[in-house]
This record gives sequence, structure tokens and C-alpha cells, in this order.
Amino acid sequence: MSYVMKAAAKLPDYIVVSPHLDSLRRKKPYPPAIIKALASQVESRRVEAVHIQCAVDGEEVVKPIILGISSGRYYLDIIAEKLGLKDGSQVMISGTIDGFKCRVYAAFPKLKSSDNSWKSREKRPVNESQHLEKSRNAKASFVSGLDIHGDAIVASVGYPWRSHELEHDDVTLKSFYRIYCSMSPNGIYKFSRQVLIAAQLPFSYTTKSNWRGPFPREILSMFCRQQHLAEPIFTITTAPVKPLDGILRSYQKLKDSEREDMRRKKLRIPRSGTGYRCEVKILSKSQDLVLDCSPGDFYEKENHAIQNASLKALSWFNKLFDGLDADPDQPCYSNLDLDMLFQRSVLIKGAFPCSRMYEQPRSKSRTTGMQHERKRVQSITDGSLVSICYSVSVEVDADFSENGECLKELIERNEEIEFEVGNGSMNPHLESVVTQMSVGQYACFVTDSPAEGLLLAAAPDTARTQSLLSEVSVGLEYNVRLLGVKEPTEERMEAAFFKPPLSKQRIEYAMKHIKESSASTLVDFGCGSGSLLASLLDYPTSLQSIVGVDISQKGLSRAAKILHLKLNKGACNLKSTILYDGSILEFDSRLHNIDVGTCLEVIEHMEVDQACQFGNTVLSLFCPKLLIVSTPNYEYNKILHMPGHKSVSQQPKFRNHDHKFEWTRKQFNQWASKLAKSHNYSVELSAVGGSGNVNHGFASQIAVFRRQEVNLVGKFSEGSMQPYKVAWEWTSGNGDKKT
Ligand SMILES: C[S@@+](CC[C@H](N)C(=O)[O-])C[C@H]1O[C@@H](n2cnc3c(N)ncnc32)[C@H](O)[C@@H]1O
Ligand SMILES: [Mg+2]
Repeated sequence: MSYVMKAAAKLPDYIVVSPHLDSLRRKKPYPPAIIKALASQVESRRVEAVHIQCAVDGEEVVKPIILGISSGRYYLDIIAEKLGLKDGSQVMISGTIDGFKCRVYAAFPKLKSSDNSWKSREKRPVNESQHLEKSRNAKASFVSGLDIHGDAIVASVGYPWRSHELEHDDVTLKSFYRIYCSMSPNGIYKFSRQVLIAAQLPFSYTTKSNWRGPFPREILSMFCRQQHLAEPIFTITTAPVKPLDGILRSYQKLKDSEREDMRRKKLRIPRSGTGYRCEVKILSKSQDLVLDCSPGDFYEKENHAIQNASLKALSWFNKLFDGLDADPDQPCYSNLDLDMLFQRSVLIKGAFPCSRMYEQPRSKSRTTGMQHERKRVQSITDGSLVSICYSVSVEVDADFSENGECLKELIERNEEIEFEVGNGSMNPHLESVVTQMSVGQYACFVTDSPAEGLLLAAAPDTARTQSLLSEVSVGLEYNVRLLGVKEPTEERMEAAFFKPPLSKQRIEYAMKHIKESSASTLVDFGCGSGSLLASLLDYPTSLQSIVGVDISQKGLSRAAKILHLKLNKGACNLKSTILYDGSILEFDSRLHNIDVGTCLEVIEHMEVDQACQFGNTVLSLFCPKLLIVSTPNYEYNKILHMPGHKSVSQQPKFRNHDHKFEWTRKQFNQWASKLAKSHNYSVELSAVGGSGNVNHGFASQIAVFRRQEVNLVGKFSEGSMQPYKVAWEWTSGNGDKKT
């Protein structure tokens, strides 16, 4: 302002500076022709706008207001009159609210004419700044980004650039609240999903496939644009290849329960040392640092690191000025967790006028088919995807309504919507109720009178909803049905719980035995996508020929792809690699008398009798010198599914919906011992994954069979039984061929 005033003082022929130094005026009035031209264009109209009245010691009152625009009257004078100001020259006009056509109109803050008046608020006399604070219009300041004191009007009316035509649009109460609510990261997320009451910005990014709505990185960009900040800057660092051994070891020493606790908080092991880390910096347009967020966690994928860092930055901004959904019992992060640096000097916009959205569920909550208690017994695992059908209504209790009837108004409903459990993407009340339900169950519960803003933004009928909200005892009634649950995949669980991932631990275990055996031929029974075969190419071994067998076309083609890449890249001793399409329940004489057979996590995908059949076939017909078989240990599941080992239906939970069975250590032991005995093999039982606590053992159990007799060769003539089809083949010197 001081520069403007100085500049104005240099143009005495055009501009008059008032003696109080608080306004500027044109010296010569506008020519009548201009005034006439402008006035004659205006058609009389009633324009809807919103009046934000500043209440002393309280929240502002937001009311609809009509601006009677007509010829002969300058529209700003009409707004000035509504604001109780002398004329349009006293009205301060905000820029257009980002993404919407409207502006905020309010009085210029009254300033003293002393020299200090143009300087920052801190320098003003204390009593004056206190006075200003009292009359501060938090809602208007929030949406406009200006420091507004006293009443304000939000309207969409004015002359577009270089146009003589007055344009206007209605700003309803609902549209005002939609603007108001969409200005925080949480709001951006809610509006992008079109789910205002039931959804909220998650506090962690787990997998891409479970994420619903725009990705955190996109939301962060949207938010920065909305707040007139520069685009976020991401810096990726990769960790040293060596894992932080000490940390890993101490982690392994933790009790399973403690580890589960850690997992629940983060869904991954903190700072394990390999992978990607991402730092995000937010700068203002003038390059001042606003936020430096550098979470310490490492992620296996670069994208995960970026999305998680974005999410942390968003959560921080949310905490700063979104009171909408703040649930005092469920804090998302402490500043310590967030590892970030914040420059208070460049604080963006005013603090959000806090209003808590989610109140505690009322004690008289009604549930059908279930008891709602404070202590929750969660039966649905974190990381599951639940799909629900719900409705939310504002309800006035019959005892309190004027005519003794229960009054209700629908706010939001959804026939089917999916959420991930445990990452904060669902309204906490819905989540806590839904995760205690079983599929098909229905529940109804009531929470205390909620904050108005979000409800009015969501409600189809704003006027009626507002009138109900003004009643003495209003509650929010939720009706919800659980339509379905998708458990987290076995693969994800294995990666989340174990470092290195369980699948890798199994492969490493097999590799050790393969190397020790000095084998030259190997068959991987049920090779799937070829993870074991591909790992064999990473190290020099004595192997000459490796074979994979599977019935899954998808698995085989993935395996072919990865083997093709690796074989054509590096030197290895191998002479041939073949993938067969076939069932391992059938014998193929080409694979008779091999050195090593592996069968990792396959038998549980068959019926128990087939698993026994496979055992007999492999040891009596294929006759490998060494056979390694792994399968899940059922007893370990209680560690993996901490919240509810059994589902509500009391069906035992398996790690994967495709598993036909999962054995306890005793069952596996019996199967392996009996099998070994009847085919003259020795067997050694082993395991990987976890700490091996006596109560539940390790996550994966492994049996290593060794052939005792040697006299087998020549039992089957070539070509006698060859049911397998070659799916893909590679021979040294000739490259690969597909069939
Ligand atoms: C969980 S995957 C394990 C894949 C691989 N062994 C690994 O550890 O990554 C189980 C595999 O067994 C295969 N499978 C199941 N029954 C089979 C059968 N009768 N014959 C061959 N493969 C079978 C499936 O197609 C699937 O690829
Ligand atoms: Mg399996």
C-alpha cells in the first residue's frame, strides 16, 4: 500500500489522495457517456449471493441474500449497501476464487492514518490488533485468501475483462459450502470422489490397486495450484545396497506381537534400508520454502515413495487448516512422524475455522444383528477392500421435534462403493462399524450433531437440511450394509510382513540347497511366473538344464518373458531352459531322474488328495535326487491376521482364496514323513519367515527329500509318456523359441 500511495502522490492531475490517506479517487469524474453506456446495458435481475455475517465471539452466520441488480445503480453500490457501507468505493474485492467465478466482497480494514498503518499487523498497537482479531471473518478469509474483518458477501457478478456486459450467476448456500469444503486436501479428495461424508483423504498409500480416487501426487499438485504455490519438487534418493543390518537384526528380535503393532501402524518395516526414499519440497511462487517433507521410510517402488511423501505433505496441510474431519481420537500423524520442516513465516492463508465433523457415536446407537461396544473387535483385516452400500441422513429425534414425529433428511447415499480398510480412507465411524460386520449384515447407528458445512455441501435439499440442523437435538443417522470383502493378497501380505519378502526367503533357501547339491538338472514343479528359475540365472551354479512346469498360461508366458530377458543379457553355464505346459499330477518321462525338483507354494493350491497324489508321482516316477517342497504353516496365520484369526462365519482363514488347504506343522510333518517312508527317501523339515516362536512356528514350512536308492535309470524309455507340451524353449547358441 505504501508504494501505491507514493505512486498516486506523483499523479496529482489524475488522482486525489484523501487527507486520511485511506482512499484514492479519480480527479475528474467519468464522462457521462461512459456511465450511460454501462448503466443502459444492465437488465434488472435478482442475483442470489451469500452473506457471511461476522458474529462477535462466535462462528460466522452464513445466509442467502438477494442482490437486486438494476439499471441506474452501480452493482458495487448495491453490495456496499448490503454490507452497511457508504458506496462501492469502500468495498474491497477479492480475486476470483480459484476454479469458481465468484469473488468475496467486504469492507477495507480500517487503518489509522499514522505512518505505521501501512506496515505489518505485528507493528500495530496491541489494542488495535486485538480489535481486528475479534472481528475477523474466518470463513470469508479462508475462501478469499485475504484477511477479512467484518461482514462479507460472496457473489458472482461483474464485468468480465473488456466487456460492457454485466455477467452474473447465482451463488447458493450449497455452492458456497461446496467451495468452502473443497479448499483443503481432504476436501479436494472428497469432491474428486464425489463422496463427501463417507470418504476422506487416506493417511497412507498402500497399493495402487487398492487406492480409490486421484493419487496423492495429483492431489498435492491440485492443492498447490489452488493455494497459488509453486509445483511440488520431488527428490528421489536410493538407499545404499547394503541393508542396515543392525536394524534388521533388532527387528527380527522383536516379539511377533510388537512387530504386528509396528505393521499396523505402517504396514511395512520402517527404514529397512533398500529401495527408494522421496523428499518433497513446497515453495511459494516467490521461491520461499513453505514445507520440506522428508519421510525417512524406504519403499521398494519409486512410485510408492513419491505417493507416500505426497500424502504426508497433504496430511500436514490438512492438519493445518482442515477442521472438517478432525477426529480427536484418531490423530493421523504427529509432527515427529512426518519428519518435516515448516516455515511459519510463509504461512499460507488464514487458519481454517475449525469445526469438528465427526462426533463420537451416541451411546444410544442402534445396531441390528450386532452389539456396538466401545471396545472394537475388528474382524476385517487392514488392507482388505470392503464394498458397502450406505445412506446418511440428518435426523431430529421424535421427542424433540415440534410435532412429535421423527424428522429425517437424506444427505448422501451410495449403492455400492469400495474402500480400503486401515488407511483412513473411510469416515472413522463407518469404518469402525463396518469392520466389525460380516458380509450381508446391516447396521444403523447415530452420531451426534455434526458440523453444518459439509452436510450442506452434500445435502440435496439445502433449505430443509438447514432447518433441521437448527432443531434442538439433531443427529446423523448412518445405515450401512456390508456387500463384500476382498482380503489383501497373499503376495502383499508376504511383502508387508517380511524382510526380505517371504517369497524371496523361500527362494534363497532353495538356492542354498541347489548350490550345495552340485546338480546339473532341475525341474521347478508349478513354476508360476518363474521367480525361482529367474533367480537361478543370477548366480553361477553347476546347472546345465532347467525346466519349469505349470498349468497356467499366464504364469508360463510371464516366466518366458523374464527368462528371455535374463538369458539374452548375461553369460551363464546353462545349455537349455524349457517351460512345459502340463499338470504336475501327470508324469512326463522326459523329466525322469532329475537332480533337483522344487515345488514352492504349489501343493496347497490342489485338493489334499491331489497333493498326496503329487507326492507319490514325483517320488515314484520323476525320482529326483533331491526334492524341496514348501507350503504355508497354518499356525502362523494368527500372526498374519491379528485382528480376527477366524472370520465371522467361523470358517478358517487361509492366506489366499485359492488355497484348498493349509497345514499345521503336525499335518505337514505327517504328510512328508509318510511320503518319504513309502518311497525310500529321507526327509528333513525346515522353515523360513518369522522368529520361529514355539507357539506358531515359521510362516513357510519346507520339506527336503533325499533319494536313498540310485538304481532307477532306464526304467522309462524315451517318449513312453510325454503329456507335457513345450511352451517355450531356449538352447545355448540358438536363443529361444516360442511354441
Ligand atoms: C502360488 S503359485 C507358486 C508359483 C511359484 N512356485 C512361486 O513360488 O512363485 C502356484 C502355482 O502352482 C500352479 N499349479 C497349481 N496346480 C498345478 C498343477 N496341477 N500342475 C501344474 N501347476 C499347478 C499354479 O498355476 C501356480 O502357478
Ligand atoms: Mg499359495
